Amino acid sequence: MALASDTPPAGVRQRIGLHTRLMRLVARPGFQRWAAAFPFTRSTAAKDGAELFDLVQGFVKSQALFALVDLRILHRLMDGPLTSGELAGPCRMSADRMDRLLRAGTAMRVLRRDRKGRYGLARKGAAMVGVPGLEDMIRHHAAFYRDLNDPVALLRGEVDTELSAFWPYVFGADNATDAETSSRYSDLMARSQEIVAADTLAAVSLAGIDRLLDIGGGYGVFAEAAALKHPDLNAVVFDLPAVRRNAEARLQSSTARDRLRFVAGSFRDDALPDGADAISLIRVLYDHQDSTVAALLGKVFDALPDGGRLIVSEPMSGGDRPEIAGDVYFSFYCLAMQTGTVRSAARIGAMCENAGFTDIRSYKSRRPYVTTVLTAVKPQTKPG
Ligand SMILES: C[S@@+](CC[C@H](N)C(=O)[O-])C[C@H]1O[C@@H](n2cnc3c(N)ncnc32)[C@H](O)[C@@H]1O
Repeated sequence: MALASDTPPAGVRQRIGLHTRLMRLVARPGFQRWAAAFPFTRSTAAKDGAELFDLVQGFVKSQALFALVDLRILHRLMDGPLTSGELAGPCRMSADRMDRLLRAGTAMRVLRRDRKGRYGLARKGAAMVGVPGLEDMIRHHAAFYRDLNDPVALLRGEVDTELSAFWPYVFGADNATDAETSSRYSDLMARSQEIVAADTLAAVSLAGIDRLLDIGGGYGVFAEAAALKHPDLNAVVFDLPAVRRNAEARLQSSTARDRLRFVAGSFRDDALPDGADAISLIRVLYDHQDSTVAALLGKVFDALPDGGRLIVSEPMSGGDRPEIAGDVYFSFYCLAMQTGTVRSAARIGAMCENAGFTDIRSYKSRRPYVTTVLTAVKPQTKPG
């Protein structure tokens, strides 16, 4: 196979500015040797080196973490520390191999090793067990990992990805009509939605809202959290018919059930339930391409009264300042799903503006890897 040339295609003129000249200097192997030896640059060189190594080994860390989750090591340690020998048998591997895994977990600070050589949970490991849906998320990464096997082919659009089959609803309601498929994705989403709901409600207040419509609301975790926080709020969850059974079961078990309702339908083909003074789109837009999002935002605008509020909450790109969660993980995840795309708050804001919304505000996220929130308002029409 011929290697692609490093020189730019004909007609592309590169400007070699000061920064590029500096980076060319840093790229020289001799410079790295010099920087490592020179007292003023030594610590920066060492830090850069460590960070580079961390980037290089990232996939090994993820896979070691996957093994810890898949073998339920964290759960097995909930009652106290165990030796590698004690864990080896139930996990059907030699004590030596188990020790290798446990040492990796210790190095990643998920586990800790005591003086007697027993392994127990470290704070991060215990937190992993407590974060709803995190272990399921890690397990379902097996499919994502296979999709990433040839990242260049993935970027070129040459991979028939597994994730596109895992989340079939994004291609339209017809693809998610069976309850088994619906349960699989909604369970995973519902568990992780608890922390998304918490961060969303921490960022924006729904005080003063009488009726919330949560479009693509899944099992209604956000709607329920909103209703529990605001005792006067009624909420309607609007999602595909395939989600109805599980969503209704969940809503019925809530102490706020009298104020929660599920309406089945597709935002592509059906009218939205009316009467809401606020509409939320939680982790909905990034699943869809621009034309679908533009049509949805237009529909949301029409369904709201003057002064009505839109709340968008989902992981976002850093925009002009790319950041790790949005521009690496979620960006490639959307790529593997083959439909949607992760967008920056500025881009979503511009799409809201195109739909007619004003007062667009994005909120500094506590945890960009969980969600970022943006709100917009349907302007009051001027009298007369
Ligand atoms: C990524 S999940 C998010 C669910 C929930 N809001 C959350 O954050 O956990 C996207 C949701 O949008 C729903 N959805 C997808 N296409 C839809 C459509 N055309 N009409 C209504 N809901 C749809 C899916 O069924 C799913 O529940």
